[in-house]
Amino acid sequence: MHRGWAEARRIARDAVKPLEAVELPLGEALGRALASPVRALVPMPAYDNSAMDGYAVAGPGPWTVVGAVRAGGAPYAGVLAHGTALEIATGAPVPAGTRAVLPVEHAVHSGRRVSGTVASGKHVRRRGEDWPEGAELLTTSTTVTAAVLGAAAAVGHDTLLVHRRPRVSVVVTGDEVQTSGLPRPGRVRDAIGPLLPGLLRAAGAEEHGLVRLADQPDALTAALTDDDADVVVVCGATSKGPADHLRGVLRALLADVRVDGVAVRPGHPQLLAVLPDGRCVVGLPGNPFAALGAGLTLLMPLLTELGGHREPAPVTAWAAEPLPAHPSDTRLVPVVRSGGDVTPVGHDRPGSLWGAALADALAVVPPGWRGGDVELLPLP
Ligand SMILES: Nc1nc2c(c(=O)[nH]1)N[C@H]1C(S)=C(S)[C@@H](COP(=O)(O)OP(=O)(O)OC[C@H]3O[C@@H](n4cnc5c(N)ncnc54)[C@H](O)[C@@H]3O)O[C@H]1N2
Ligand code: MOO
Repeated sequence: MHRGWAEARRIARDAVKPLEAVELPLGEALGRALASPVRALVPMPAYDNSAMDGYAVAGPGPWTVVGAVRAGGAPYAGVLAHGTALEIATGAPVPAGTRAVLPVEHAVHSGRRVSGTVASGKHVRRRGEDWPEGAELLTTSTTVTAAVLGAAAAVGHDTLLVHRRPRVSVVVTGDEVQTSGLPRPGRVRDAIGPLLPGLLRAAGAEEHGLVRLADQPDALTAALTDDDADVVVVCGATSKGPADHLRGVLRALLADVRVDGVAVRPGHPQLLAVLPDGRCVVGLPGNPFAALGAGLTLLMPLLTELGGHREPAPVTAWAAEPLPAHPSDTRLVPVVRSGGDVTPVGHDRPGSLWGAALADALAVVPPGWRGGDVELLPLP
């Protein structure tokens, strides 16, 4: 039975749990999901310091300059006395007794004395004013971005506890599929093998290997059996023709088929199954645009969940032109974005990736849709 588009995606997410946690140096954690919260190991700022290059001043001015302190230099020993000032660099520790920091461009110099106007407390960053020690800065499941790495380093972390990335094997089937050069009559260039690594990377997964098989059940059985990836993606062989062996092979392997077809165009023959040992199999239709649509429908949510990532918030946009709705199925339509609007690009037959290659996203057009906002699946 074909599942509805949203239902199929929910089943894919619910089919798995996040993979185990690994502790990695910051430099290796980018793109993974946090397996535990990031807490501040130190307060921020860690000590009272100057927000400006200028003078730390004590009491009312004018002030006699009694020394200088640079960021990274030795802090000023002792308490700054009333009527004195310390030349200070941005980020350098302010001594006890500091009333404020007078920015250098506001200071009037007269020999060893400076004067100027500055409100009490101005330009001093107090210890812990951004967050106290122990504060939970980022929750579990946050995807590690460049900014997350910087924030984690700033509060003292050298490593992060993150989920292991899903390993994905790819099996491209088809007697007619060739991997290089101009396709001869009766042959077709593999368009799915080259498309998948980008999709896997965008989902935070890693490609574990790619094999190409003729349309032959024993070879497919062996490929699904002799494999230690978390997910096997089989391209082609999802339909009902004499060369389409995936369903029969899954039955023989006693797989639990969770999704057997999705009410979506293109991509309706896609499927999701769980093998007895817990590994998942995702079947992508052979038509390349259908394979892309199915990759975004079932494979992406599955990998997002396995990697421990939060479900991304839906992105919506206004359809500036009518999008072709189907009476009973969801349609995935390549669109370009401009401001808050989307416009279809056409060239979107199931066998053609031209439209998708021109597009920024696939618009999710619900059955019977009559205009308005649509959800977008960004194209990686
Ligand atoms: N009787 C029915 N026939 C078909 C149905 C159906 O419901 N009933 N569905 C059609 C739809 S929709 C799709 S999509 C395809 C799915 O077929 P398969 O997943 O079994 O894939 P193949 O039959 O092997 O190939 C379909 C098509 O795609 C070309 N192909 C295959 N692999 C690649 C590749 N790696 N790169 C580029 N092109 C590829 C292949 O040559 C065929 O033209 O079934 C329909 N039929
Ligand atoms: O739906 Mo097929 O999956 O149209 O190409």
